[in-house]
Amino acid sequence: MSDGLQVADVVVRYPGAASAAVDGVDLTVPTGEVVALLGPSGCGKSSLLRAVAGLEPLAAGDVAWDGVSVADVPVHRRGFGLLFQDGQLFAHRDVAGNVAYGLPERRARTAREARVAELLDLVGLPGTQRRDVATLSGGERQRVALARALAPRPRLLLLDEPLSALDRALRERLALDLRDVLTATGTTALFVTHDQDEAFAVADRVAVMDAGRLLQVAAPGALWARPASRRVAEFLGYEAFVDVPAPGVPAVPAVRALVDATRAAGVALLPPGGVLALAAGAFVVAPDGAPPVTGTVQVLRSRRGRTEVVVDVDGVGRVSAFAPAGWTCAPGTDVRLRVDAAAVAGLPD
Ligand SMILES: Nc1ncnc2c1ncn2[C@@H]1O[C@H](COP(=O)(O)OP(=O)(O)OP(=O)(O)O)[C@@H](O)[C@H]1O
Repeated sequence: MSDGLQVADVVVRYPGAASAAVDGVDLTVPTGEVVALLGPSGCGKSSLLRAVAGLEPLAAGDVAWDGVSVADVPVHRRGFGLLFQDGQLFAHRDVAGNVAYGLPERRARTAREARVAELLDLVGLPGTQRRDVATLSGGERQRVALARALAPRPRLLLLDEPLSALDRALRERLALDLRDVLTATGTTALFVTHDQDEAFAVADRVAVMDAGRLLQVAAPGALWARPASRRVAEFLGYEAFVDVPAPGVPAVPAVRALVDATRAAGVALLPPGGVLALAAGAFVVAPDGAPPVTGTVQVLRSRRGRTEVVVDVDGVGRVSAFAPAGWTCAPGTDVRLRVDAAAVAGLPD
């Protein structure tokens, strides 16, 4: 028997809508695994999550836990926890009151207090039991909301963009903390996000969704290395696409260098007729390098301790090359480039 969550051929349709918001999705989340639903705005991520929670009716298909359908089980009986973008804390309760909210009343007070303390330690807010939630920062509020969602030990935690209201730096740190907390508690989770970095930081597997359908489900490393289609690659942030030339057909130097480097590195499948997808950094500025690949510099920008150089490369188009921090030159200059095969993936077509 399958364990964990099984989503089978689920369709969600809103009244009056021309097309289904979720259009025949199959997905499993085995016990202990964290899966991110990643896709552009409006692709149906939240609708799918809400259907799993029981907040949206299924137009077709089934949602099951451990092989038993929960389609007719009301939201509060599914044993699933929910965490939304705005953690929706209860303003009239202090931190401890919020975290203890989902704990059974019948538990002894000391046991409840111990559980609250344990969860506040886990989310990095020890000793905040008596704080008024109105005095918490946005990040602290989401930590309390996470503690509250985890308190009753839900068999599945459903998270809908839980970090998206926070600023970027905080989001990055909290994504790592969230991963640690979910792993430490062995929580099975389905996590909705439109942010690629966040999905990669938090999830064991990432399910890429577009227009109501799942395009690919894979571990972050495998997804990045082998996107199943150009649409997936574009959504992951690959920025240029180059046809692999047929054997014996002459290619411009940049394309030849790309094919040679990826083949040598063994990182990408290169069927003739296939496509190479280039991420930022597929070319690296190499002023003293031997290869005869050049690009014309358009724009320089400093990013996280290194220089990113937007270059036009003959046969490839406009791409972001990496250069060492502090490297500079005037726009319009031709610079030598080498290929970093780690930022190139092979697509079937
Ligand atoms: N309650 C509703 N009634 C009618 N249409 C809806 C409703 N909720 C969502 N939709 C529509 O269903 C589609 C999918 O929406 P959904 O919110 O699931 O997407 P999403 O991927 O989560 O987007 P976002 O990241 O912007 O939240 C969209 O076209 C949206 O307009």
